[in-house]
Amino acid sequence: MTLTIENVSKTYPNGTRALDDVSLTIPPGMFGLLGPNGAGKSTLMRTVAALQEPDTGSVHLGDINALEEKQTLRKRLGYLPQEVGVYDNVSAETLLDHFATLKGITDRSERRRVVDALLNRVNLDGARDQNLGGYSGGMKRRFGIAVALIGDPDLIIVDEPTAGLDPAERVRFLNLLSEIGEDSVVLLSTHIVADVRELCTQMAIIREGEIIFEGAPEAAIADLEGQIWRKTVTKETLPEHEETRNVVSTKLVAGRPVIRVHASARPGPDFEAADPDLEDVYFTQMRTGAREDAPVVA
Ligand SMILES: Nc1ncnc2c1ncn2[C@@H]1O[C@H](COP(=O)(O)OP(=O)(O)OP(=O)(O)O)[C@@H](O)[C@H]1O
Repeated sequence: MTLTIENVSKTYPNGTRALDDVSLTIPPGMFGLLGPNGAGKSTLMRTVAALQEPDTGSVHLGDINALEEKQTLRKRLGYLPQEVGVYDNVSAETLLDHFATLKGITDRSERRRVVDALLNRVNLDGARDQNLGGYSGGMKRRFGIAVALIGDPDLIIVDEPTAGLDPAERVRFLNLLSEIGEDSVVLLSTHIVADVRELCTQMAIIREGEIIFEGAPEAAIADLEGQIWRKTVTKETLPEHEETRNVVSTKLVAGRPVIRVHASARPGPDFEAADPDLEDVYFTQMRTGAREDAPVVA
């Protein structure tokens, strides 16, 4: 089943154009939607989940018209929003059972089977009786995934899933996501490049409501082969480098700025060739008015 988003635009009443003619074709598997804060990711996620109307455009999951057949879509959808609102004084098992009922699993013994299997899958077996108020951020996220997986959805939407997780919980959570069936469309929205690199076979980059890149992370990285150059500079010469070259990113290494530059030929004698990575892809795409090739300055 494929998710097809066509020409979706949305302007909020205050005049913010959150989505500007967005079109994406998303096959089964893990698809990463990458963009900075405020780029329009949540707006797009909520639109696809039929929680919010776009001004124009259409969304189809297979042959389901998501904007017109909302109930049909919701039966096939698992949605993990940015903020998982949970009831603090209820146990995981009780709340999951409740959501399973809402999702239409009315048979009690079937529900019990589904709840058991999901708690097991997200590794919350041991904490099933615990009230959700006592859960860590990572446990709440995993609980959210269990909720999203009820009823074997064809479309799973996960909005900013690793924000605020410590490294161990993050790895556990990403592993869990990667185990989700390859038959479903999993749409992962994030501003963390590493989440996409580790999980997604296809991706798009959104900036100010517009899709500025769509493709496979591996291919995008390969396209930059031989075009990323690294140099350790000083704080004093950093502005000059930024002015004269396509500086993709700057990182402090042991207190000194190390710049990465995008250029088709070595930009100067002190530059060394660097292996491109997905961050280079992201920052190259994000640069407004980036010149493909800065003049070679020694
Ligand atoms: N209900 C709303 N009313 C007015 N403006 C909104 C509303 N919701 C979002 N926006 C604005 O629309 C733009 C896109 O917001 P959105 O939340 O979709 O972005 P995002 O990429 O998910 O960002 P974040 O990662 O910060 O959640 C932002 O400028 C935001 O301030």
